[in-house]
Amino acid sequence: MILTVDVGNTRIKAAVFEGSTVLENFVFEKNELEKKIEKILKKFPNCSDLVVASVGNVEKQSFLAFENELNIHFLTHEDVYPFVNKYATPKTLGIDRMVLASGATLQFPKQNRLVIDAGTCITYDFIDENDNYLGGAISPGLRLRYEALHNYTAKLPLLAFEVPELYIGNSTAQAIHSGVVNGFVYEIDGFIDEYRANFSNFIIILTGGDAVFLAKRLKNTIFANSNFLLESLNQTFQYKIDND
Ligand SMILES: Nc1ncnc2c1ncn2[C@@H]1O[C@H](COP(=O)(O)OP(=O)(O)OP(=O)(O)O)[C@@H](O)[C@H]1O
Ligand SMILES: CC(C)(CO)[C@@H](O)C(=O)NCCC(=O)O
Ligand SMILES: [K+]
Repeated sequence: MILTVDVGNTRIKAAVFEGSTVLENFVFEKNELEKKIEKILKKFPNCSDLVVASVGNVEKQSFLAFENELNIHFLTHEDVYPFVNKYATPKTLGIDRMVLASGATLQFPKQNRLVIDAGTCITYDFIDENDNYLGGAISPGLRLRYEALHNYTAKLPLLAFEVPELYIGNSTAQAIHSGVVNGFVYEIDGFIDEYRANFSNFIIILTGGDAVFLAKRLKNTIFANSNFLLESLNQTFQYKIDND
């Protein structure tokens, strides 16, 4: 049994795996980390390994309290990954993006893959059919867009996410919802169109906190898997065991 932990920019997500099956999912805040992990391990005492991908400010030390109970694997740039990293600055590539790229490479062999993670940031990661990781894009996520409009202007309120009625927003609130939500959807559809125009034999994986909402609104129909990062963590760990 494996406990996978994804320390994102905003929150932490975790899942217990038996082989490739998810037994249970968890979401919690960073200040609850130790308590929650303790609780999970009490419920699943057969967990033998804890695998962490962190892009947040949570370091390996935070997990050392559990060292006596199970093996801790804190993924770094030095681990083995199933793709060739062609990023010009491989050491600054986010570990979450490396794990997503691993999962895509292992789950969908011999094809062009685009992973879109709609979380705090939207990240686009492209791995070609020869398993070269080429890079992609980073842009502000849905919640971040609402917050940025409020934080960097004098007059714009902080609104909670709402599906806009029209693209012509007829009030301040509707204009913000249209700009944020429609802009978010148009951006992603635009990127997908661009990749589709340039590559064939092509799969798109959509994940992250906003994936389910997004999947329903994209002009391009693609399948959303909110658990893709945690599944990829589990697979990256298996790959590491087999190839180290
Ligand atoms: N309870 C919640 N807290 C924060 N964001 C949420 C919540 N529920 C849904 N969301 C949506 O999820 C998005 C954040 O995604 P996610 O939870 O994947 O981010 P994260 O934990 O920071 O992870 P990452 O850094 O990997 O993106 C926000 O844009 C927001 O619209
Ligand atoms: C882009 C984020 C913030 C998305 O979580 C993360 O992957 C990260 O901190 N990346 C480092 C920069 C890069 O990937 O090039
Ligand atoms: K993300």
